[in-house]
Amino acid sequence: MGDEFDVIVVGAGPAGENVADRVVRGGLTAAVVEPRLAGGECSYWACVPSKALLRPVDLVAEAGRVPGLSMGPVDVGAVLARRDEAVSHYDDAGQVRWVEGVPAEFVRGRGRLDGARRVRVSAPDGSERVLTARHAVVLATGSTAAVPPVPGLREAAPWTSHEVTAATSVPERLTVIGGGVVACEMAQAMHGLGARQTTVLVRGDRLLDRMEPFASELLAESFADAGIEVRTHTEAVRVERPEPGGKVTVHLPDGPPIESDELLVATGRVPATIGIGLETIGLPGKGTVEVDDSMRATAVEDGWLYAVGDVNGRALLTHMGKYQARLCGDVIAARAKGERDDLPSLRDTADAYGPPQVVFTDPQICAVGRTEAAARAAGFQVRAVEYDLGSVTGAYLLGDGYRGRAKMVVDEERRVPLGVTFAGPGVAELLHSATIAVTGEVPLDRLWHAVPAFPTVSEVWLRLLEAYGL
Ligand SMILES: Cc1cc2nc3c(=O)[nH]c(=O)nc-3n(C[C@H](O)[C@H](O)[C@H](O)COP(=O)(O)OP(=O)(O)OC[C@H]3O[C@@H](n4cnc5c(N)ncnc54)[C@H](O)[C@@H]3O)c2cc1C
Ligand SMILES: NC(=O)c1ccc[n+]([C@@H]2O[C@H](COP(=O)([O-])OP(=O)(O)OC[C@H]3O[C@@H](n4cnc5c(N)ncnc54)[C@H](O)[C@@H]3O)[C@@H](O)[C@H]2O)c1
Repeated sequence: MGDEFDVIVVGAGPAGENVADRVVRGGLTAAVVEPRLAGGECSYWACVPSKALLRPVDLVAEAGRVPGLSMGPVDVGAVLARRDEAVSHYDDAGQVRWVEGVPAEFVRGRGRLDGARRVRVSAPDGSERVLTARHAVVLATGSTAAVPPVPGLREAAPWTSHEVTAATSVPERLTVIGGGVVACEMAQAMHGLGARQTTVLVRGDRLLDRMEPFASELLAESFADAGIEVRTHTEAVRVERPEPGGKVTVHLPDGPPIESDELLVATGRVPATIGIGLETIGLPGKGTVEVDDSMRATAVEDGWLYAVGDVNGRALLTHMGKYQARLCGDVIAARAKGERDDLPSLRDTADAYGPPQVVFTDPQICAVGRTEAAARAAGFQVRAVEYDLGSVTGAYLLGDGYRGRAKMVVDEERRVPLGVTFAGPGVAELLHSATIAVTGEVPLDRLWHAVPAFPTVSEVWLRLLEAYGL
C-alpha cells in the first residue's frame, strides 16, 4: 500500500467524502482519513437522526389539522427503531464501500498534520502511518458541540446534539440551553415524543435569532400551544447533578431553579481543529481555518492546504459543505493539471448570498439570502413585502387553522430579491424556488412570468409580487 497520494482528505463527513469524489473524477488519487464513522456527524448524530425523530412529530401535527383524521399515540419504540435504521445502526460499512468505490483509499485513524503536505495517522490499534500529498491536503474535520463555561455544567455530563439524536428513551422532563436550530428542533422532537415538561432557556429575546422576527414568533406560538415553555432573557448560571445520570438542577439568574431528568446543551459549535497539528505548519492550534473562495487556506504558503465544511466556519450546513467540497475538489484537480482555476464554477459565490436553510420544526422555518435587517446593515436600498400564508388557497387546503407567513426582501436599485423567508407547515420544499430567485438574481419583472400552479402553497410568490406592486 503506497503512502503517497495526490490529495489527502482529513475527515470523512459529507464535505470530506465529496472532495475525494471530485478530485478522483478530476483524474487524481486520494486518501480519506477518518477515526470514527465514514459519513461524519451529519449521517449519525446530526441531520439524519434528528429528521428521523422529527418526522412523526410533524405528521401528528399535520394530521391534527385535517378534520376526520386522528393519530393514535406515537409508538416511541418504533420511532427510535426507524431512527436506528436511518443511521445504519451506527455502522459505516456502506459509506466505506462508497469511498472505496470512488475509488479512494479509506484510512481508519485520527489524522494530524505533520509539517507541509504530511498527515500522520494514528490507527485504532495504536499503529501509525505517515501519508504525503503531492498536491493538497484538505481539512474536513467538521465541528463539535460547544459547552459554555457554566459552573457545574460539564460535570453534569449534559446531553449535546450527539446524545439527544442518539437517545434510547425520552426524558420525562427536559431542560434545553440555547435557542438556536438544534435547541428548537430537538425540544420539539422530544416533546412530541412524550417529554411531559420541556423548558427552553434562551439568552436573547427570541428563538432562532438569525431568522426574520415573524418566524421566531410563529415558532414560539407553536411551542406555547404544544406546552413547551420558552424562557427568554435568561441563562443557566449554575448546574447541579449529584448523581451521574440522575436529576439535574439548573439555576437561573433569578427565580426558582428548574429540575429535570435531562439537560440538553445546544449553544453552537466549535471547529474540530484542536489536536490536528495546525501548529506544525505555523497556524494557531485552534479556531476555524480561514479560506479564500476556492477553499484554500489563506495563511498557508504554497497553497497546498484547503478546508471545507464546518471547519472553515463559512456555513454550518451539510449542503453548503458539500457545495464547497465539489468546487474545492475541482479547483485542486485544475491546479494540479495546470488548467485554468478561475472559472466561475471554481469559486464559492453561494455563501455570500446567505445560504438556504430549513429548520424542520412545526411550523417549518426556511430562508435564503439576507433578512431585512441584514440587507439594511449591508447598505442595500431595501423594500420588504410580507404575506399571510394562511390566505393562500393551497396552504388553507393543507389544514384548518393553517398559520404561516412569507417575506421577500428586495434590492430596490436592481429590483431583485435579496432574501426570502417562509414559515408555515409544509414550506420546506418551497425554499429551492427562493434559492433560485435569490442566487439567480432574477428580476421581479421576470419572476412575474413564473406562474405558480393553483392550488399550491407556491402561489404565495404571486401574492408577494402583488404586494410589491406588480
Ligand atoms: C443536531 C444537528 C442537526 C443538523 N441538521 C442539519 C440539517 O438538517 N441540515 C443541514 O444542512 N445541516 C444540519 N446540521 C449541520 C451538519 O451536521 C453539519 O454542517 C455537517 O455535518 C458538516 O459536515 P462536515 O463534513 O464539515 O463535518 P462532519 O459531518 O462533522 O464530519 C467531520 C468528520 O471529520 C472527522 N474528524 C474529526 N477530526 C478528525 C481527525 N483528526 N482526523 C480524521 N478525521 C477527523 C470526524 O470524525 C467526522 O466524521 C445539523 C447539525 C446538528 C448538530
Ligand atoms: N435544520 C438545519 O439546517 C440544522 C439543524 C441543526 C443544526 N444545524 C446547524 O448546526 C449549527 C449548530 O446549531 P446550534 O443550534 O448548536 O447553534 P446556533 O448557532 O444555531 O444556536 C446557538 C444558540 O445558543 C445560544 N448561545 C450561545 N452561547 C450561549 C451561552 N453561553 N449560553 C446560552 N445560550 C447560548 C445562541 O444565542 C443561540 O441561540 C447551526 O449553525 C446550524 O446551521 C442546522
